[in-house]
Amino acid sequence: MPPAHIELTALRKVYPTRGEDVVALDGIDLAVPRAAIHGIVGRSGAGKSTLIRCLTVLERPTSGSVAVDGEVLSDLPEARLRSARRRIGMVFQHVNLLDSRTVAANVAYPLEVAGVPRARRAARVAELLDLVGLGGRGDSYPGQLSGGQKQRVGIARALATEPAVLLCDEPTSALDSATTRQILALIRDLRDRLGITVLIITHEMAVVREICDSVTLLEHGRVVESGPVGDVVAHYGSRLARELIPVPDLPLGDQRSLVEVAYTTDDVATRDVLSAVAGLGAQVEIAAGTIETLAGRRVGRLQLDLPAGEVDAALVRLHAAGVHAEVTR
Ligand SMILES: Nc1ncnc2c1ncn2[C@@H]1O[C@H](COP(=O)(O)OP(=O)(O)OP(=O)(O)O)[C@@H](O)[C@H]1O
Repeated sequence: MPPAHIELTALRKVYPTRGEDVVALDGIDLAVPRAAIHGIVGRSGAGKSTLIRCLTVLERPTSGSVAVDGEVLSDLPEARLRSARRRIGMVFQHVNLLDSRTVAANVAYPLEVAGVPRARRAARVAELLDLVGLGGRGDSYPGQLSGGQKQRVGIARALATEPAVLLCDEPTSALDSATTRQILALIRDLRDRLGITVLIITHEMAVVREICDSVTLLEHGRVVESGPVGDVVAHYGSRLARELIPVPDLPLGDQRSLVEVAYTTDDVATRDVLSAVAGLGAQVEIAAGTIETLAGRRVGRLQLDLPAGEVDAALVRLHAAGVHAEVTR
């Protein structure tokens, strides 16, 4: 395993409230290697925003630690945190550009705050705008830009101080699907060119499918599943796998059951799965299914609709053929 670039250890955050304390993060362990793109997914309230605030130490964890590049940020005094935070760039869903400033002046802002001299600022801003595909647009105002272009400015601004880590909080949630793909392609390209480590908080599985190397599912402040996307999709019982490669939910007739079949072609060929299914008899229907390649793995999922009384025999036969199968309803 390469050494972790971002490392969270037993991270816990409790918000004291007047009633019961709210445990927003309940012992998070997470290691993200340098130059990886890692997705954090979870329902509303799972603790994603708290995780980001703890990572930048805008909130002090109640216990546990946050380390970036081997430096334990959660122990640093406030004065040293300010410079440590420059190594973490932030990209948000809503870009919050200063409307009265040009695009170039928006990107220059963090450089001004960091005390970079004017001449160096101008050169760096031009370089950053080129990097995000907005070369020549420095004199425009935010009001003249599309949502995707504004997000490009937000990314350029986040990269201004040459951070080693880019934290993206729902970076594409306000964008249409074509623009989402362009912004994700940009983030991947920046990772490839700059070797930056990227953590993306998202509720969109499309983001994980498109660019993440690895993913973590948070629930009630805990890590429920975590790993490389290729491993997650090959793990048959995985909830993340079900969400990454979904099959439609189906209405079910009287006295019928649904059996879900999942396989990767590393384990069994599609034709062998289909012949095992065909051997189950005329009452068994393939009601829905998908076969696709994700993170280099070819994964199939089928929903079989069959008489409830035939489920046990079907499971025995499918398992004997080396196919993972379980009753879902
Ligand atoms: N300042 C706070 N004081 C008290 N409770 C808080 C505070 N911030 C967050 N919480 C609680 O901590 C839990 C995790 O919240 P958090 O905002 O991190 O979740 P989230 O996954 O980011 O959700 P969303 O996607 O809706 O933003 C929730 O139960 C929330 O109500």
